[in-house]
Amino acid sequence: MTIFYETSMPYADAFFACLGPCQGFSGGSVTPADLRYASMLLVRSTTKVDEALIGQCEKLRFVATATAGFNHLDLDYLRKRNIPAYVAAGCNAVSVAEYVLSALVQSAGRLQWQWRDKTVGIVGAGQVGSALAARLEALGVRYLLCDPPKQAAGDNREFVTMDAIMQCDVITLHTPLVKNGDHPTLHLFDATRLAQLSSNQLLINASRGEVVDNRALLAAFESGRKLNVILDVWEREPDIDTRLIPHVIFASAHIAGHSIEGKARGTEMVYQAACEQLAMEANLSLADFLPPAQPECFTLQDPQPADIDRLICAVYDISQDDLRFRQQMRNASDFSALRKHYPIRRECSAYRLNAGKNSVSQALYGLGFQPV
Ligand SMILES: NC(=O)c1ccc[n+]([C@@H]2O[C@H](COP(=O)([O-])OP(=O)(O)OC[C@H]3O[C@@H](n4cnc5c(N)ncnc54)[C@H](O)[C@@H]3O)[C@@H](O)[C@H]2O)c1
Ligand SMILES: O=C(O)[C@H](O)[C@H](O)COP(=O)(O)O
Repeated sequence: MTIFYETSMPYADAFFACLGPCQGFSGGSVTPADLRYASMLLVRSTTKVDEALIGQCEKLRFVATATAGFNHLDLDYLRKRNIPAYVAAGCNAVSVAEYVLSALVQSAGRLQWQWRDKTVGIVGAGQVGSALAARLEALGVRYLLCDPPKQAAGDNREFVTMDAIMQCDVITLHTPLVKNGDHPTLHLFDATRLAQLSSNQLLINASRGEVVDNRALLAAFESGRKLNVILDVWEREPDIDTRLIPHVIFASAHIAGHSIEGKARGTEMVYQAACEQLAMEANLSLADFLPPAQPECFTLQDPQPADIDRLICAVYDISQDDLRFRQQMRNASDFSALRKHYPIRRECSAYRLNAGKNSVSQALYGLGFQPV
């Protein structure tokens, strides 16, 4: 029995070594021959798990991904083979929510608006959409949710239609890539929807690149339309259309979910699922490995509303990712390298906050900062 795992999972060696014989591989490089004797295959999104990869892999009993998205797993094929598949649902939801908050803060100057007075339309009210909604709630920012599958399933939150979302100041996309069925998201923002956006709105895509028709978006920009767009995800990653970059407010290499907690929580969840498969006790936890944040604590004598923006960006500053992206992004291998060598980024919950008790400090605790 050999467990094969992608080495891009933080703390993978430490988590998986105690499960039995293990072998690491780097994302995208594993071959069907390598996996001949694999009993478990543990991946991130850069390994496509389909018949071509595992067709000859007769001993395979379990596949898991340390990511929230799972469109790199051929679930129909895994079902046909009776191989259970585990997805680390929600592992990086907080990371993406904090990416969106930083995007809102940092684009406010460019858009010349007070972002906390705006209405945010959240498309997809799953793990990420809900984490974002909770943070907007803590900050007193108005938001609307659109999620037809959840609404149809009886989720008792209040939902609006896409038409209502199209009236919001900010529209932020948090759906999976769905190609068929009643609520497809492939090119949800096609030429028609893009044509409905005004120059007073902001569109953020940190879901999957294909949710926005990138060709139609480029055509809109090149025709002179003034659209405010922030893209973390792109069609055809890593071989993206670089002509879009100069037109967007912030551009990054699919790293919204790449806080160290977001990635390592994925490893921890996969470890727990593997333990369950092997009927072993899961004795390790993420807290055993995460280093303390730097600084460990923020102190505010007299917290003011401006401190909220300052601390959001002190924890994660989207403009730094944008700068690196514009400086380094030339071709597909740059895109992959930017992801592979992503700097350590922490979540708000990694920091303690010494700020007493007023409405501003309460809002900051609502973002996850730990009260001293
Ligand atoms: N950029 C990143 O780094 C990053 C990180 C995490 C997740 N993601 C992407 O974001 C997606 C959302 O992540 P999640 O963890 O919240 O997933 P999730 O499955 O918890 O939530 C997705 C939600 O979208 C809803 N949905 C599906 N089709 C819809 C439609 N047509 N209109 C509106 N809502 C629809 C679903 O009902 C579900 O509630 C993932 O599938 C993944 O593709 C990207
Ligand atoms: O779906 C997800 O969880 C995210 O898109 C995640 O950030 C993908 O990360 P990757 O495996 O490509 O590093």
